[in-house]
Order: sequence, then C-alpha cells, then structure tokens
Amino acid sequence: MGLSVVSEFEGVLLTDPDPFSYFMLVAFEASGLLRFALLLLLWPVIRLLEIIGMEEVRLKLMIFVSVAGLPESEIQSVARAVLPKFYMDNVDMEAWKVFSSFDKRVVVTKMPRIMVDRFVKEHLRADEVIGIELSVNRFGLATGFLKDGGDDHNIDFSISQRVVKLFEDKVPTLGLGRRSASNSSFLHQCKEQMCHPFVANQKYDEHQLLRPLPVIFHDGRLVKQPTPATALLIIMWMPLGILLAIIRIIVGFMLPFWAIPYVSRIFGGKVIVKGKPPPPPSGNNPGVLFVCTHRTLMDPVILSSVLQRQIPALTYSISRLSEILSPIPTVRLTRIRHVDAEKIKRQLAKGDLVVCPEGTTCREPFLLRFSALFAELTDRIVPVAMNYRVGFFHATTARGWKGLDPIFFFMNPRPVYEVTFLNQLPVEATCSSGKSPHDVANYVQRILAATLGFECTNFTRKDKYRVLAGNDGIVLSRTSLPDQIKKVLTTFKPFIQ
Ligand SMILES: O=P(O)(O)OC[C@H](O)CO
Repeated sequence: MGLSVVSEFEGVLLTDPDPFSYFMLVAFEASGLLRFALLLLLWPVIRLLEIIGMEEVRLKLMIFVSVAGLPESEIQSVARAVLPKFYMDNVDMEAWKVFSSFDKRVVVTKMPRIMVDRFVKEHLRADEVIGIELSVNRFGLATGFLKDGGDDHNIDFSISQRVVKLFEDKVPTLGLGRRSASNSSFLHQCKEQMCHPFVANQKYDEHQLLRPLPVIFHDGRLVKQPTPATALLIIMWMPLGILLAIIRIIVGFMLPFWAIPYVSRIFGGKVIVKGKPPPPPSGNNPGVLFVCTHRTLMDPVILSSVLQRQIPALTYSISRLSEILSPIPTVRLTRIRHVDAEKIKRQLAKGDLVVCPEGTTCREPFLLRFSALFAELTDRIVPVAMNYRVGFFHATTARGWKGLDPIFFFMNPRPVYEVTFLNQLPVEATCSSGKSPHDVANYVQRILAATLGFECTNFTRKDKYRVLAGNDGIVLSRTSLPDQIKKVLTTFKPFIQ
C-alpha cells in the first residue's frame, strides 16, 4: 500500500461543517414538506444542543426526524440524484487537492454513510467511506435509529475503531481534520495530521491538476441549499408562489401571443433577446427549423412568445397536463426513426418548427449530444441558444411527475430567460453540401455551446436517466392508470406526507 489519507467530510472536504441542510434536503425530497417544516421547527433545539456541546444527541435527532419511516431506497435515490449538486458546490478545493493526491483515500463522516457514499466515491475519488449505518427494518424502512447498537456507542469512538480496523496493522499516512473538532479521534490514528489551511505538500503533490468529476445531472425541486434561513423563506414563499403560478398561467392563456413578453414583466418574469430572428414564413420563404438548447420544457413556448407567433414544438416526454396547458401546438415524437422523420417532414412542409435535439433537459452548463435526425430532414436550420435562471424551484424532473414542471417554473419569483438567435446555417454547413448529419449536428452543438459558454458532451437522455432515475428514460406510449396515479402521488409526496 502507498501513501494513504483519511479525511473528514463535513468541514474539511466540504467547507460546510454543519450537515443540517443536507438532512433538510432528504426530508423534502424523500418525504415531504411536512417533514421539512418539522425539521426546521426543531432547528432552535438542534442549535441549542450544539451550543451546549451535545453533538451526538443533536446528530441523532436530525437523523431521526429526517429519515424515520422512509424507504431506504428513497434515501439512496436522493443521495444519488439530489445531494451531489449541493455537496459539489461546497467542496473545499484545497482540501480535495491534498486528499486526491494520495494512493488510498478514505472519508469519514458523521452523516449516514448512505447519504455520502456515492458522491465521495464517484466525484471525489474516495476508495472507502466510514460513516453512520442506519438501521433498516424488514420492510426496507429506516427506523431513524443507528445500526447494531450504534446508538449505545460514542459515534466518534466507533468511527475511529473502524478506521483502525480498515487499516489493520498499518497506520494511515495523513489525517485531514477540523482544528475545532478536537473529538475527531481518528486523527490520532494517523502518522501526520493536517488542519486548515490545507496546503498540498510537495511530497504528496505529484499528479495534481485533476478536478473532481463535475455533477452534470441532478434532480430535486429545490434550487437553493435549505439552510435554516433559506428553508424558512421557501416555506413562506410557497403559498404565494402557487398563487402567482396560477395567475401567470391563466393570464398567459387569455392574452394574445404578442402581449406575453410585455405582461410577463408585470408578474416578475423577464425575457432577454439577442441576435436577429428570421422573418416569418411567407410565399417564397417556406419557414425554418429552430434548433434549440434544452433547459426546461418552456424553451419552445418562450421562443414562440419572443417571435410573437405559435411555432409547433417537437416533444418526447412532456406530460399530458403540460400538453393541455401548452399555448403552442406540440408534436409528440416516438423515438422510432422513420415515424419521427415523417412527422418532422410533414410539419416542416407547413412552416416553422422547433426542436431540442438533446432530447432531454440539462440544468448545468453542459450540452448533451445532439440527435442528428433534424440535419437529415432540412437545411433551413436556425440555431437558438436558450438559457434560464430561476431562484427557488427547478422546472424539470427525472424522478417525479413532469406535469408539475410548468407550475414549479411559474412559482419562481423572477424567472429569467435568455434567447440568442444565431444566423441560419449557410448551405456549406448543411447536408446539402455533402456534410454528414452527424457533422452538422455536432457543428450546431458546438456553436451553441460557444455562445452560452457551455461545454459539449456526448451524454444522452439514457445517461441522464440512468444516473438520476435508474432507468433508460424511455416513455411508454400508454401509461397504465395505476402507474399514472403512482406518479402523481410520488410527486405530491413532498407536499402532503
Ligand atoms: O427533461 P425531460 O427528460 O423531462 O425532457 C423534456 C423534453 O421536453 C422532452 O421532449
């Protein structure tokens, strides 16, 4: 075995020493608003326990309230799809540089291991994680207590014992810990100890310039980390947000298309337009295919409102409710190549059309691989870079009910969209001049990424859904009634449980 390091997670690899907001995320995303509110209500008690030095009681209280009665699989799902984004935003790069330069890397955490394991192994390059083990009953539900008499032992002592056991008769080379956490006894098992500031020592700093693996896909409805103050703000905003969303949707329905960009400002929305849109189709101008980046299901709607006319949009997985609420015509794709090609050709013959060739939304500054089908079917291509900013709620979901996507979008206090029209592709850049559809699609992906300052990837819808939902993201043409009811219940769970 080469050089080894054991590092604390909270307060070392994460700048944030307090796990409270991560338990709040589990409470909201795996259970519901009630559990989220209950944990927030208990925050003064949790804080008091911290002040009087009852760290363990505090931790056990947070664990119990956030997970008792939840299916273990649901906690795992939040740890896989929701928490990594928030952890990554808090990574201490200096500590990580030191940590990642070792041959064997172990993380210790006082959070349940299940909440941390996947992130530190996949994104921080950890080999092992030592943390609290949750007790799970025979129905697969977390009891809220710790496993194997963990409740009777000092958590710190038990972590330290497990570090010793992991290394058997060897001693870890370095321990990374918090100066204040004098009770982190695993540090004393290490040959050397390092606390803030973390400076990569020459002898450990050989192969660095690596970065942690970025979090490209994530799920969950909350945009901001629910610290006590933010969580309180979210809870207070919710009734107002729901009302605002209803008003915005009703007003959007009643107004003519040309009026939407002006009126949306009154209700807090903003659309920034850059570049020159092409003229509407006319006698000798048969219309174009707008090829957009895909940030939310609102992309084609915003594009239509900017162009002040209804442009039909190709869709794949939007819910029936979103189709009903949609102020523009939607054309459902099947992912059967020849069927979709026919549909697209028919629509193009009628005039303008919008497509998002990534086939799914992405929240981070990355573009997924562009499906090349559009490039085969027309050479009248106008690339459009769409981007958006929201403050409170994400308007996309991989695990929940997509029917609520527009509602969550409009619940944001100040949703902002930015639409940048690029020039229509010259004939030399299209298939008409002998380019392959893949080359055209890759070119369009590249110029859109450059416009937005995003990175191109080869990831697909399947990759995203595998990470976030454990499936291939395939939409069945007819979902059975029980499945539909199950989906609706899963989605409303955050509010009603
Ligand atoms: O992000 P998704 O997977 O819900 O994709 C939504 C798209 O509009 C698919 O047509």
